[in-house]
Amino acid sequence: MAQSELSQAEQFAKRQFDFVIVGGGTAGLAVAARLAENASLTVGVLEAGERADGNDQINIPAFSGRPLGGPLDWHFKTEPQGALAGRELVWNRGKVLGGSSALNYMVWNRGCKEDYDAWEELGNPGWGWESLLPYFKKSETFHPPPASHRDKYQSTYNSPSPFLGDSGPIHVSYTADYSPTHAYWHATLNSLGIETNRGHLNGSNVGVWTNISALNPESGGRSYAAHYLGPPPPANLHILTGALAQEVVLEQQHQQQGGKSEWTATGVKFSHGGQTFTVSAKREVILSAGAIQSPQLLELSGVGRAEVLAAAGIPVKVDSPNVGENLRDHPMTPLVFEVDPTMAQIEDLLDESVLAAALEQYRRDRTGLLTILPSAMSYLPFSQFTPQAVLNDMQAKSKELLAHFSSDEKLIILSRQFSPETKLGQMEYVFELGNWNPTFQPDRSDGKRYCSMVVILQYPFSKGSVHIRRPDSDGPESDAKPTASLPPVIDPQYYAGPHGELDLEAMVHGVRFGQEICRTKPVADIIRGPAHPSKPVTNEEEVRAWVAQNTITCWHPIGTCAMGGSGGKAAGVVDSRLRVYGVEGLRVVDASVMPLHISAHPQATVYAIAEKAADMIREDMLVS
Ligand SMILES: Cc1cc2nc3c(=O)[nH]c(=O)nc-3n(C[C@H](O)[C@H](O)[C@H](O)COP(=O)(O)OP(=O)(O)OC[C@H]3O[C@@H](n4cnc5c(N)ncnc54)[C@H](O)[C@@H]3O)c2cc1C
Repeated sequence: MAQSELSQAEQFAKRQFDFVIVGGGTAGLAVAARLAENASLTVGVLEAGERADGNDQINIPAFSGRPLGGPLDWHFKTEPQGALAGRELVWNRGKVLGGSSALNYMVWNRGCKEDYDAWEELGNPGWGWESLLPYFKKSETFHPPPASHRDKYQSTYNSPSPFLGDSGPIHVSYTADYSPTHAYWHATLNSLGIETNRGHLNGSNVGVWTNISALNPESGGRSYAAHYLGPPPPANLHILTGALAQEVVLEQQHQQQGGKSEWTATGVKFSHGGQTFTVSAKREVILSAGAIQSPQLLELSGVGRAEVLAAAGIPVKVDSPNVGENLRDHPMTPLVFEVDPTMAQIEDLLDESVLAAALEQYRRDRTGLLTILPSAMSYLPFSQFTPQAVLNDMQAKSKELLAHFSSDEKLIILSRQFSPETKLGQMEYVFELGNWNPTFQPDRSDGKRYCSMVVILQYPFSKGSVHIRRPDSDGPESDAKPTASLPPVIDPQYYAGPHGELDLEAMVHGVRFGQEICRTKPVADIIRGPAHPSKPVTNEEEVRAWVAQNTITCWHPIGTCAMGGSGGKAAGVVDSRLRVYGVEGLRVVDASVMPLHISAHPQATVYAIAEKAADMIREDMLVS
């Protein structure tokens, strides 16, 4: 390692920061930048990945997806999923300054009002829709589209809106161009009785709408968490990249006072260039390592379920039974169809001459193929596509579950979704050109082209876990301890058990409706026929089997350090001010604190969580 890098890590470790934040990702950089607005505070961020400023693979919208599997990706894998025909799924996460906000598909949306109100109902005051709305707005600057765009693409937000922000660090806008298929989307769903929602960010996403992206229309590039850092970068905010946090340093208080916890977080041990350092935090350590690695770091620090820690050989400091539990994700099933091959699509960029022309157009005026992102979206209640008798049956099954788990408050909330009056975005549909299904590997030489109808379940009952594992290469007698470099055991339990059975059933009906959309004009006019599955599957058993073979992740894990609400430590990992139960001076701020899933792609919500967390931390400083 270069001497200058070593001294950079040494210098970082020698500082006494007020706050040390682990993870310079979506939430981590947002909370760091907001805290650093107070010039009298010093903030240090440890990020395992590197800076990626000026990287076209991140910045150019249509290149979204390209960095997956590369050096900017943690590239986790789940355990084999029994109900997914034993498959292990790849779970991509950003390992780069900006975290997963640098690697995602830039969709910018919010859940329904009821999603956030449910968090509050669980006993987390201040987390309902009305309280969060100012924070959604604070994170964003919305750029209205030109009038020509509105007419062409049904981009319905056009002027300053009381629901949208106008001065936040993340720039959001409609993309300059969309896939030609977009022109068919609203009309097709309208003809199925689904209305265009002209305000899908206002607290209900139900209906069909044109997507907004985390995109700066002036630069034409991705807007992501790194843009919280200026310019100019705050002088009191120090970032060390290439630094892997290994554990939070916890000191035992020998004299407990006034109900205070026995343990206090005083710093973070991290590795950088093969050496280990410790950096100290005068006020707080904040874990923002995401839904996989924030619970991993708590467990490595001795905060977690006692059996898990014992099995991994980690001494228990705080027995906190929910660390790493409550893992929830959006299962996603992409149907693939053969499509009119004359339609321009991102796959055309594989041709060198098309790519060169597209790059020239993009650099000239920020338009063309390279601006294309998923845009044709719809969120629907089950009642839109599921027969009432089936819904009644699913409701009865959820009541049986409730009888077994009567004290599970989250289950009570989830079970409400089968009532006939529910108008939530329970199933998401995204229609886009290209093959979005990794299990379908067509021969590319036959000139056929594809489009995908992606079906995504929003309020899963399935829940799994993520936990550290003891390195097993040295055998059971080994005293080797897990480290942050060892990927944790990720077991989302998709469709498993009685909870999962309800998800599978919902997905089966969702997939059938996806097929119906593709049989409906005008979309039907551009579809040549089914590609994957290769023939329409309608019989319930066939659809089930196909869904099990083809469901993948939508990359939306949450919940593994959830807010406990009125249930406290027995129900979660952090309180409603995001303080870790049982430890002073330690918070978690990222997607892992969400107790239940939302019907949205999560990044806008994660920024709102970070904005609110920064306010709460500042408030708590005043009283401490
Ligand atoms: C491929 C993909 C596509 C997606 N598409 C969308 C989309 O279109 N729209 C949307 O809204 N959401 C999307 N998401 C989800 C969204 O990006 C995430 O929910 C959100 O970014 C999570 O934010 P976070 O702060 O919790 O974690 P992250 O942003 O992942 O940040 C965690 C950070 O911590 C760092 N870190 C982890 N462990 C350590 C350690 N031990 N030491 C130091 N640093 C560490 C990581 O490197 C990372 O930078 C997508 C996600 C992926 C992966």
